[in-house]
Amino acid sequence: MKLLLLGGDGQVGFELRRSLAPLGEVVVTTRGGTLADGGDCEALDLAQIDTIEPLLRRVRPDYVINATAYTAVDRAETERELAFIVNAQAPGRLAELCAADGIGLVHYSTDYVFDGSGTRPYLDTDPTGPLGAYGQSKLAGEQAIGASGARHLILRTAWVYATRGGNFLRTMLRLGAEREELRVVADQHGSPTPAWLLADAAAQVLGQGIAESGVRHLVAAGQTSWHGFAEAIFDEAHARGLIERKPRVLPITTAEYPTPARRPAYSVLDSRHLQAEYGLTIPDWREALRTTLDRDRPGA
Ligand SMILES: NC(=O)C1=CN([C@@H]2O[C@H](COP(=O)(O)OP(=O)(O)OC[C@H]3O[C@@H](n4cnc5c(N)ncnc54)[C@H](OP(=O)(O)O)[C@@H]3O)[C@@H](O)[C@H]2O)C=CC1
Ligand SMILES: Cc1cn([C@H]2C[C@H](O)[C@@H](COP(=O)(O)OP(=O)(O)O[C@H]3O[C@@H](C)C(=O)[C@@H](O)[C@H]3O)O2)c(=O)[nH]c1=O
Ligand SMILES: [Mg+2]
Repeated sequence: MKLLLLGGDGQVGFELRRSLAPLGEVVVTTRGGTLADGGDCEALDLAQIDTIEPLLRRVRPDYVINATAYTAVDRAETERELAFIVNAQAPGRLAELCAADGIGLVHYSTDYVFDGSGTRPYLDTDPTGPLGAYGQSKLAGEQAIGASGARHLILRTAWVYATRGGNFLRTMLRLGAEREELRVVADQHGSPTPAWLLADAAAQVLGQGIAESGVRHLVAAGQTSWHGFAEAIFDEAHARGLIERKPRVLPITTAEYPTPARRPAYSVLDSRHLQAEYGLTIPDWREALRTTLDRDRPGA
C-alpha cells in the first residue's frame, strides 16, 4: 500500500510517520520539503492549491492522510482568508482529486465546529455551530470533503497535545517553570487527546480499510476542564520527576481570560461510533496523559 502523508512535522503528522510505516510505503510532505530532524521529504504548501494535483499525479497513493491545518485559533480571527484556504479550499481540492482517482482520504477536524451549548457528549451527527474563524474554516473543510465524492474518513478530535510541537501541555510546563502561579479557565470542558492516539487510530482504520465515509468523533475518554488538565499535567509531571516544583493553578472563568476567538464552553465528543466500527480501544484522558509522559520526555 502507498500512503501520502501531508504535514509530517505537525503534532499528529509526526506520530503518523511512526504509525503508518508498517502499512507500506509512506511519502511525507512538509511545507518546505525538509523534516525538522533534517531529513528530506516532498514539499507541499497547501495554500498553493494548484500544486496539489501534480504531487498526487506523481506519487499516485492509495490513501492521502492530511495532517496539515491552520491551527492558530486566535490568529485565525485576523487571518480568516488564509485559514479558509488551508482548512477548507485546499482539503476540498484534495478531496476532488482523490475522488477522481479513487484515492481514499483521511482528514482531521475539531471540536471547535460546535457552539458548546451541549449538555451531553456530542455525536458525529449533532448540529454544528462554530464560534470562531478556525472552527468555521474546519467545518467548511469537512463539508467540502463530504461533497467531493471521495471515499473518506474525517476524524473529529479535540485538545490535541504531545511532548513536542505547540500545545497546551508544553505551554503549561513552560509557564509553570517561569511562574509561581498560573490562572487557567475552569469553565471550558473537553477531552485532552494525545497525538499518538489519533495516529494509531488512523493506522488501524487504514489497516482494515475505510468502512463507510463520513465524520467520526475520536477523543480520549472522560472529560475535564483546561484547569483540570493543567493540574493533571503538573501532578503527573511532578510524579515522574520531570519538574521540580508544581505552580499554583488558580481556576478562573472564560471572562477573566479574554481571547480574540470565542471557544466552546462544552465540547466533549462521543467516540463510540468509531470505536464500534473498527474495534478501537480508547483510553481515559488521564491514563493517556500518563502514557504520553512515560513514552517521551516533553521537549524544551
Ligand atoms: N491541535 C489541536 O488541539 C487540535 C487539532 N485538530 C486537528 O488535527 C489536525 C492535526 O493538527 P495538529 O497536528 O495538532 O496541528 P499542528 O499545528 O501541530 O500541525 C499542523 C501542521 O500543518 C502544517 N501546515 C500549516 N499550514 C500549512 C500549509 N499552508 N501548507 C503545508 N503545511 C501547513 C504545519 O506546518 P508549519 O509548521 O510549516 O506551519 C504543521 O506541520 C488538524 O486538522 C487540526 O485541525 C483537531 C482538534 C484539536
Ligand atoms: C496559556 C493559557 C491558556 N488558557 C486558556 C485559553 C483557552 O481557553 C484554553 C486553551 O488554550 P490554548 O491556546 O492551548 O487552546 P486552543 O488553541 O484554543 O486549543 C484548541 O486548538 C485547536 C487547534 C483545536 O482544534 C481545539 O480542539 C483546541 O485544542 O486555556 C488559560 O486559561 N490560561 C493560560 O495560561
Ligand atoms: Mg493554540
